[in-house]
Amino acid sequence: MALRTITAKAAAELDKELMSTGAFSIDQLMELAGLAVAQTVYKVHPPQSNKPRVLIACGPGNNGGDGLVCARHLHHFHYRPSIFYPKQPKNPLYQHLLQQCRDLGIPEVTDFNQALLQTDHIVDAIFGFSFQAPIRDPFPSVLEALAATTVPVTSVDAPSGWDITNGPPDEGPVKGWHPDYLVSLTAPKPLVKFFKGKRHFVGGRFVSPGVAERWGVDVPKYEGVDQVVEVPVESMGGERVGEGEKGKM
Ligand SMILES: NC(=O)C1=CN([C@@H]2O[C@H](COP(=O)(O)OP(=O)(O)OC[C@H]3O[C@@H](n4cnc5c(N)ncnc54)[C@H](O)[C@@H]3O)[C@@H](O)[C@H]2O)[C@H](O)CC1
Ligand SMILES: [K+]
Repeated sequence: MALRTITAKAAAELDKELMSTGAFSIDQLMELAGLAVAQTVYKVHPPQSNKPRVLIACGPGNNGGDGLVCARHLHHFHYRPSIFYPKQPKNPLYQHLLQQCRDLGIPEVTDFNQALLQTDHIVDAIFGFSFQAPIRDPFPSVLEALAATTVPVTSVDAPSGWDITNGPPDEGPVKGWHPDYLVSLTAPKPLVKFFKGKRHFVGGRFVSPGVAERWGVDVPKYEGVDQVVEVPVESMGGERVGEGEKGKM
């Protein structure tokens, strides 16, 4: 299934439309986004008799918020999540999500390098579609460690540190790095045409047919209760397929 991509600017505008005329709240969208990420982890790294440890690296924006929601769901899905959240904004939205995790006893870690040695899977919820290079402190060393680890990584919406349009940078901490798994939210961003990881999923089961048509995005065929649909990594084929007028923004 070839899916059309959406630029960072259009994705932000689409979000605004969902939260205005679409009548969604940010909490709702984030809940569904984070649930989609947790389901992706379940698909690529299912819990067995053990409870896999999952380190969730959260950034200061909504991508990090998706990570906090994901952590809570992973706890309920029989994982052992822990949270690395070095920049915690005072925004009540994130504070509430963090409190919900604390109430479940989900630990917070401060030494990222140490935490990488004690996990079975990593969720990269550091930066999403609003990332703009260059990477500012404290994230250069965090991304460098993330790119160097051999532990499997699932990236939320974008591999953190990648340019949303042009993909992997030619220099810096994430040079040459590809996460193993990627969950694109609402619609894949242009960077997916460079993604050479193992598996790619699309989530964000809140896009109405009208929104999809107006913005030139595809709603994938969700099955049953699934919040994500797997799409072949090669489906992007190195080209953008039929971007709608708004989707090109
Ligand atoms: N409809 C949807 O698809 C939804 C997606 N969601 C998720 O939201 C992010 C986009 O969130 P946003 O808050 O706009 O931005 P980010 O999280 O990507 O990052 C902003 C955050 O990061 C800081 N920052 C940016 N660049 C740098 C840098 N070079 N160095 C350091 N820090 C940087 C910036 O200052 C901000 O604090 C999307 O990708 C999805 O994951 C929503 O959850 C729901 C709907
Ligand atoms: K990310």
